[in-house]
Amino acid sequence: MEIRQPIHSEHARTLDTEGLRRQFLVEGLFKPDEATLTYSQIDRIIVGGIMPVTRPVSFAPELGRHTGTDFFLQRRELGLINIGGAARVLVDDRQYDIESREALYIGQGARLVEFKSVDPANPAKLYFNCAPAHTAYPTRKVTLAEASPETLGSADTSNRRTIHKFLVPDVLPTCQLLMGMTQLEPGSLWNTMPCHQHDRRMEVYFYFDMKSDAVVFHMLGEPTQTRHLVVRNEQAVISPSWSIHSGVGTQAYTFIWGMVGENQVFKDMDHVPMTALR
Ligand SMILES: O=C[C@H](O)[C@@H](O)CC(=O)C(=O)O
Ligand SMILES: [Zn+2]
Repeated sequence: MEIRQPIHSEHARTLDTEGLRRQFLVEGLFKPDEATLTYSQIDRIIVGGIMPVTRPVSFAPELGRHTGTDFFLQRRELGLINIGGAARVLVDDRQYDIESREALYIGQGARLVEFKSVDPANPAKLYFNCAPAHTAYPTRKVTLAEASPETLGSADTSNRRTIHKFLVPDVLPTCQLLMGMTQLEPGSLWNTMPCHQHDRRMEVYFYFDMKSDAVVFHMLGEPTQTRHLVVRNEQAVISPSWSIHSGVGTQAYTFIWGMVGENQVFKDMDHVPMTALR
């Protein structure tokens, strides 16, 4: 597991491209027959990918070294969204079939968790966020239809997009984790502009549905100290509470957002006036 320390906004201002990438970009999320994990000390979120191909994948017992618990999810909850082929997930004594673009919430305390691909030729790709949890809410699958889609933006401003809210209080209870997926319409390139911050929650964006030569210029930083990262397919960006998080692609893309922190009010955002950006 890779550990990332928190970062102060004054430090972030001083970084060059490589420094910014080292702090904020998460690459190489999907490796065959592995679970990859990046632990950010910002709100202690863990960002990862699981791609079972030839055999089932589970969380290694050694992870307990990082969490100081008997097993990985003893004091954590986990949300995943499948962006690959069909998956079969075993959580203790129950099995969940998770198709492409479906989500699974795994409640605190799940001891035996195992991930399999239904068809090795079309492996599952399970992107996940995992956060400290104080109580056990039920494990539950959430389909795309249950994720109350909301279409925002317009073609005029190249930001027509549909937000699917998978893990939000209207759908199911979680301790702190919120997760969803935003899909841009063809020809739309911008997400989350006008942009916002939410000092009360950190956020992680994971970009996918991109061709290998496509990029997203992801904007981060304080509103008056903006920087960008060049992000490619299936890479994630950590956004501290003080940072904006927005992007423009060379073509349409989809991204998964996940948030943890003080509250679960999706609309609790501090909108940044376009005139304030620098
Ligand atoms: O705090 C909320 C998150 O930044 C995202 O939900 C924003 C988003 O998906 C979008 O505007 O396209
Ligand atoms: Zn946000």
